[in-house]
Amino acid sequence: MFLPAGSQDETGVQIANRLKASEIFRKVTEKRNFKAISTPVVEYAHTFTNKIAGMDLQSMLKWFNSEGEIEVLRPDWTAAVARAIAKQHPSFQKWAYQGSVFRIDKDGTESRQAGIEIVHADPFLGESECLLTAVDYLKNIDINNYVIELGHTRIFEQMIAPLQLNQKEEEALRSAMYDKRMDLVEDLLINHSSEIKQDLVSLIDAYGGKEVISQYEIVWADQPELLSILDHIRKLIELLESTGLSEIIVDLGRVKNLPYYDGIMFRGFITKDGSTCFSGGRYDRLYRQFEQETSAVGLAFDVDLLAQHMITENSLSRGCIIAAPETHAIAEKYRSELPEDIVDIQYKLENEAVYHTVYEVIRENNQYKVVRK
Ligand SMILES: N[C@@H](Cc1c[nH]c[nH+]1)C(=O)O
Repeated sequence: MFLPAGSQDETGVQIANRLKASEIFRKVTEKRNFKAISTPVVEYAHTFTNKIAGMDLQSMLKWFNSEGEIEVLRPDWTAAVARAIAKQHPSFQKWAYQGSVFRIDKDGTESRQAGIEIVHADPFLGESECLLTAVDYLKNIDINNYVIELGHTRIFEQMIAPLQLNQKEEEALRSAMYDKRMDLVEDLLINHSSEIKQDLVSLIDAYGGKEVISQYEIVWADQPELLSILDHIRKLIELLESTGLSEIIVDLGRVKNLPYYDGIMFRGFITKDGSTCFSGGRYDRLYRQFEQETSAVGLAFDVDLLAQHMITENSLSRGCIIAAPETHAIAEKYRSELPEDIVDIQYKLENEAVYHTVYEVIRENNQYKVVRK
């Protein structure tokens, strides 16, 4: 039997790590006073495809319900949580969630996320708490080699504003920027001002340490809005640095990967292979569909990826009790006397090398007892 493309079975260590990652996420977020939230796996497509959320229906797993409305398997937690809490009193809230998202444009159709959303908070406080929660969590699951990247949606948007592109042109350009395709950016802007074109092409390379900010403070000296974005990013970096973190980069040419982002964007990369372990950003505009002007920011971890990178420590001692059908109950009783160990029962010892200790059930003076072999 085969599986559809994008679906995967999971076994052993990957499951153990994923469950451990989930449990630690629950503990870390609970201690930071996040409240747990869960939304159903099946939702109306509209929650994600409405004009403000702006997600692409094509990448969703969908069907028509009996009333002819399109339903989907949850493609995104952020829009679902916004729908769920929209009617609540607009006071400072911190939400944490865990579960799958389903998208056909990803490597695997199903991916498991653990995420946080902070709404109605002071913007800087919300962003700092998101990033510091990420740092706290990664430390707790022993992932220590990663890089945090900061970007901002409005840099690209402000730079292309004079070009007055239509939505399709803007999307094509954004996608070329996202893929850092300088050739494509040049092609797409062939009929436009060469100055803006050149600025955008240079922006693709505007990533690195804090020095990139200083460099662009000079380039954008007469553009107060861009300067204030740089200042904002610098403050976040300084905060992270003062908690002892050093691996932080900025990518001024970064564009949004989700349509609802509007403001700061964050990503976390595992140093070893560059894979993205978390991603998030500010999305105040998502709440405008509920006629709310507010502050909203969050991020989500790719738990499958974290599980792959977690170190598996098998500190438990492994034992095996050799028994027979008639002594199986004796072995079972002895097993309960070894609560700290991983204990197998076998009738014929196989794979001896994996066990630290092997026991056997023997008969002595008409009585059974378990002894070390
Ligand atoms: N929902 C985003 C992550 C996020 C959470 N909050 C804000 N952004 C994603 O799937 O990438």
